[in-house]
Amino acid sequence: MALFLDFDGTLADLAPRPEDVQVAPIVLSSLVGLQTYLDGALAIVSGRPIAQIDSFLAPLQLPAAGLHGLEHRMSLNAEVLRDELSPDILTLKGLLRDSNLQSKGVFLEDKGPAVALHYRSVPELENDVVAVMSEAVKGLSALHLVHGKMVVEAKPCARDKGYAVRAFLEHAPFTGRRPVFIGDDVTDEDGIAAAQNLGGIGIKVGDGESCALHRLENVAAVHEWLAGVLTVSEI
Ligand SMILES: O=P(O)(O)OC[C@H]1O[C@H](O[C@H]2O[C@H](CO)[C@@H](O)[C@H](O)[C@H]2O)[C@H](O)[C@@H](O)[C@@H]1O
Repeated sequence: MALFLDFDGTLADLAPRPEDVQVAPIVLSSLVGLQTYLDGALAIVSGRPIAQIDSFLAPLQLPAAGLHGLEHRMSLNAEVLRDELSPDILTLKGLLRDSNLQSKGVFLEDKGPAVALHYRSVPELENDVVAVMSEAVKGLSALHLVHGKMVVEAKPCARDKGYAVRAFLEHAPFTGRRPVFIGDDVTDEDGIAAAQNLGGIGIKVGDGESCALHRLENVAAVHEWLAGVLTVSEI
């Protein structure tokens, strides 16, 4: 097995603001155990930058894909590879800063090569956020939108979590292993589909539409599943 784990909503419960997320100690110990059990074939695949994942999991540093596949660290201690910044994303950030959404409580998360507008604290502004983002990306053909949990993100079209999974599987120690992808959000569907199309397993966390053939109820169930893999490996 090669195990690919989403972060927010899968390893850690969602929080009001991106920086408020807490990682339970049991997660860290399971990840350390799984890394050994899987001979290193364990990666985090997140919409966040890899640097943020590292700080949440410190001192553990795992192979990771960040920003929905725009960043990769293919193996332990390898450098983080990043796609070049698209000129379109710089244009978009300018347009979003000129909108009045931030003064109404929408949080603009500048992720470098991607940008997100969070409306978790002002859910009534969802339609406004979607409208502003949709209008702003018109004519910026390098970008597309993904609508996650209380967030609309713009990122280059060429990358997604499916791309990230396929890229890992071309590198040791992932090559030749059966991929398992666990995720909770719309952006995880590409990773789930990639794992299933490659003969592996896709697991959706929580409710909602999904192409996944398997489900786990919530983040606590993910924690139990991870610990269970280790328990079985010890028998
Ligand atoms: O791919 P993921 O690891 O699941 O990351 C997806 C996005 O997660 C973060 O936003 C989400 O989690 C926040 C903290 O719980 C929450 O406040 C927000 O409403 C969620 O959308 C992160 O801020 C984004 O950059 C990630 O793309």
